[in-house]
Amino acid sequence: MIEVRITGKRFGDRHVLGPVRFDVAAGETVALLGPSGIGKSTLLRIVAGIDADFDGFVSHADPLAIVFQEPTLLPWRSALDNLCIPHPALCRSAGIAALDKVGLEGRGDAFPGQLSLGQQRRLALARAFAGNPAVLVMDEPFVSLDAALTAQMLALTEALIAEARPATLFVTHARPEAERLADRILELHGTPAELVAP
Ligand SMILES: Nc1ncnc2c1ncn2[C@@H]1O[C@H](COP(=O)(O)OP(=O)(O)OP(=O)(O)O)[C@@H](O)[C@H]1O
Repeated sequence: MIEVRITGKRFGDRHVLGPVRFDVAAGETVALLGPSGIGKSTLLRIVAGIDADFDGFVSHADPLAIVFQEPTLLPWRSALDNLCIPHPALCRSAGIAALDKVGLEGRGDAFPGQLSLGQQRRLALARAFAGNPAVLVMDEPFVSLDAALTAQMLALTEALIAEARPATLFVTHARPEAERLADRILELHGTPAELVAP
């Protein structure tokens, strides 16, 4: 699970976030909505442990996996290496099975530059789920995909979440995506951005 108790987050003199208090239960999927620039990515970075410069505390179960807006793959390593480097215990046969599961059958030797953006995103999803995460954090994982690809990615993510059941927190601009994937929708509002969920 995820427990968020942020009293304040500042960039220099600017108070950007806080108070922000909510929990995500084991197996629950929570979508985080809010206008552009309000602090959604900042909040996600704090939850993921990338930004430790804030007041309050955050705790979560381990392991935690992150899916960023961009696939963030190593361009000089193969698709299978991109899976195996963070998960050495898993590879290679389980790695190949993980690629099959996201529709990348037979593409283990391809480099990221030889994959379409949709395939790169699927590889990033496979990498996130390969470690069987207890917590999954996703920052606009479907942004800048066309409608058909977004629908495919949503269905795939939904299936992977249903199988692994991590505590999932994901940011999106799109309310329909939030309604499709999430058990609960939370919204940041105000300046500094606030969110206090029961
Ligand atoms: N490293 C930083 N230094 C200074 N200010 C920052 C930094 N990162 C973010 N900010 C500011 O903090 C605020 C929140 O930014 P953040 O990226 O978290 O918003 P967001 O809700 O994710 O936006 P979007 O939906 O457009 O991605 C913005 O005003 C942004 O300019």
